[in-house]
Amino acid sequence: MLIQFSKMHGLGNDFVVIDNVTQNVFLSREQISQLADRHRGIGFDQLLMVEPPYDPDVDFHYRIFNADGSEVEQCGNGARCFGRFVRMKGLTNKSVIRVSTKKGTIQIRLEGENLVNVDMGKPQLEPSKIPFRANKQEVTYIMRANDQTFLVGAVSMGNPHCVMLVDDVATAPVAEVGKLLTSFERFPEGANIGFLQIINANEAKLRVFERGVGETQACGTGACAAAVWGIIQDKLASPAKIELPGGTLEITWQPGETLWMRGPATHVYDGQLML
Ligand SMILES: N[C@@H](CCC[C@H](N)C(=O)O)C(=O)O
Repeated sequence: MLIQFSKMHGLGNDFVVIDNVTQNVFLSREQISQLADRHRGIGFDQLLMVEPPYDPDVDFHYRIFNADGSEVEQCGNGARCFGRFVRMKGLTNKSVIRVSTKKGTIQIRLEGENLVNVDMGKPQLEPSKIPFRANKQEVTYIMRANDQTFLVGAVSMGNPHCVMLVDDVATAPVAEVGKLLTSFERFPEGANIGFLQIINANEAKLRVFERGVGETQACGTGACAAAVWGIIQDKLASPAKIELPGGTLEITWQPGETLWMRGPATHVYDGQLML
């Protein structure tokens, strides 16, 4: 089977994007993880499958797969690349696009050449909805893992995030602690682990160890979750600029409202794959 795909990225968080509106592609978990291999495959953090709408209220459905082949609920940088992809491929001529994912519906606004603003919906802090094991909802939880104590926030942006404050992202133990907590038992479906350094009320730095991938250049939902946790503690104010290793996202959010994430979406190349 010959598959047409595009390679794209959002601040270095990279994707293979497949049009499954005009093609009929099925990839197994094993095939996806082989293609994600940076030495023996194409290499990507996530694979995005663009599909026809499952319900009349939306323009498209899109599915998100991590590099390990697991299917996940939401992806912020992926949402921006999805928006750019459907316009670039002529699948729509709209500038405001509604798309469903495994968890919820988001709205994408294409702004000029490269910028995309996404209404990511309402963040979820209620433990059972994240899901996160806790007796009651708190802003900060004490978590013991491997004889270490972590003070963390737990936030769902459709997908689960665990965020902790660090003094300096440059020296944060992202790989070691990320690996320990990403499949920690209190997150029954795993979690993306964010390391947040507050610079001032409107600026922070963030590194994210992603579930099913490892550390990425940027994590859109991670930036949203970190901004939410910063704002509910009054450590950050909206709009907040979240600087990731790959670049900066702007997050606008007031408690009780939906959250907007603005940033670039970049097309790298188109390719064909014979499977
Ligand atoms: N890179 C993404 C998040 C992708 C999914 C994540 N690894 C998960 O397992 O939830 C983003 O930009 O949000």
